[in-house]
Amino acid sequence: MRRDYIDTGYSPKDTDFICEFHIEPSAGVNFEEAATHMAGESSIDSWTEIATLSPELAARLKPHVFYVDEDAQTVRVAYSEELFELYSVPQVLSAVAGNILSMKIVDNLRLQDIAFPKSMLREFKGPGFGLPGIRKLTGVQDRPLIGTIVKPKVGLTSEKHAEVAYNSFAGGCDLVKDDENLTDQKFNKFEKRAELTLKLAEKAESETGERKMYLCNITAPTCKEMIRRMNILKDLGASYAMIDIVPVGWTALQTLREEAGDAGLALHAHRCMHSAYTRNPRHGISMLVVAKLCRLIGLDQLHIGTVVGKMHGEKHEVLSLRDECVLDNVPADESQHVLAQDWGGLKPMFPVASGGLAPTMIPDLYTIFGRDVIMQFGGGIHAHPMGTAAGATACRQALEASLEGVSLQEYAKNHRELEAAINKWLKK
Ligand SMILES: O=C(COP(=O)(O)O)[C@H](O)[C@H](O)COP(=O)(O)O
Ligand SMILES: [Mg+2]
Repeated sequence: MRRDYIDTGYSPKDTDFICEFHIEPSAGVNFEEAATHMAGESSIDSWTEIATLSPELAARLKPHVFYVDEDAQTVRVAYSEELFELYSVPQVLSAVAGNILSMKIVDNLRLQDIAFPKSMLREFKGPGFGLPGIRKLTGVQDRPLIGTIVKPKVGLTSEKHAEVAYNSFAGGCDLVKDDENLTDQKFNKFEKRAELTLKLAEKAESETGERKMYLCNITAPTCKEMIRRMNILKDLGASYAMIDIVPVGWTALQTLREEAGDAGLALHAHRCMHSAYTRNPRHGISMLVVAKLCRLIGLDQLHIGTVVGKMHGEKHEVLSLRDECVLDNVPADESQHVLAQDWGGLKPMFPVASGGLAPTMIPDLYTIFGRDVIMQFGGGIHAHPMGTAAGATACRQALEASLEGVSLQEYAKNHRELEAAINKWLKK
């Protein structure tokens, strides 16, 4: 192992990849020693002095640990872009989130953030639609979008599924999506479900005069099969496809983005399984890195958390994710382990707040996220005392109240769906 990776005098070049890591050396190991092994193993080196690594090669490719803060257990490393296959997210992760997470020399190691150089941004298309394109697609320019997840998660027939979706649309939902674990099970086959649900979405469009989007889950065992399902949706006139981004993997995501571009479909990113490596704040990969890779590859909308709902995610973390989705230039924020990122013109993604939400939470959500958010309600719509359509209507009513700055209680005086929601979810 070379001993010259710690280099606090180094100032990163525009072409460098910058990574921030949280490092906890194992017992008896010096902080810089651990950082040195991490730098070497994530780039060119091995555990011992390798004769095959010439000084010239090392000088050209060696990483620079240019920031070391032992108290904060934080280092920043600049990697030469030459180390990477610029259009390959799996290759990049194999280096900066690969073996290093398994080394004995550390008790914990977490990739907190990656700042992509322009050379890498140029390789990627980013979101095809992104936030502005989704607004154009849905015709909704000045308010949050309201969505639902068909519940129960699985088990309905395709006919029943389409009916629940229709009631959601008729009641006021802009988007209806499949749940993450619904794909092509015997009781609800993909193709039949897509056909029936898209037909009823169209019916709801003609009845309401609003655009209605069905987000059908194309997650499948192979890329080939996912592409086949994507093309079925395209042929059926769908505008969206939904993907379980972590279970399918980064190679599949890059493949699907290329295909979606040709198919003209917007891509909804469900992040189930992300907590397997994002939840532990001391070890793994941050959700921020996952979000950035999604924008780079070109997902159009991504679940980021709610702050007020059922899923893990503190306000500061959720807002950092929101900023990474929507800002063109993300400023550095040391307190949140966020590196500065100029997105070089890649479109913003639409952030999705979902998980344990009820219509009565909309004022809080609007305060936290403002207008550029998709608010999704599963139980919050399908558990409404007056049924699914009323649940969706209660969400629209709560949103109208929030946009007009009127309290829910005041607005509910002549909106009975909202009143029923308040009775159920506020008056315990
Ligand atoms: O089905 C739901 C929510 O259903 P419900 O509204 O009934 O809770 C989603 O899978 C979660 O939002 C995922 O979590 P996250 O958005 O944090 O990834
Ligand atoms: Mg779900």
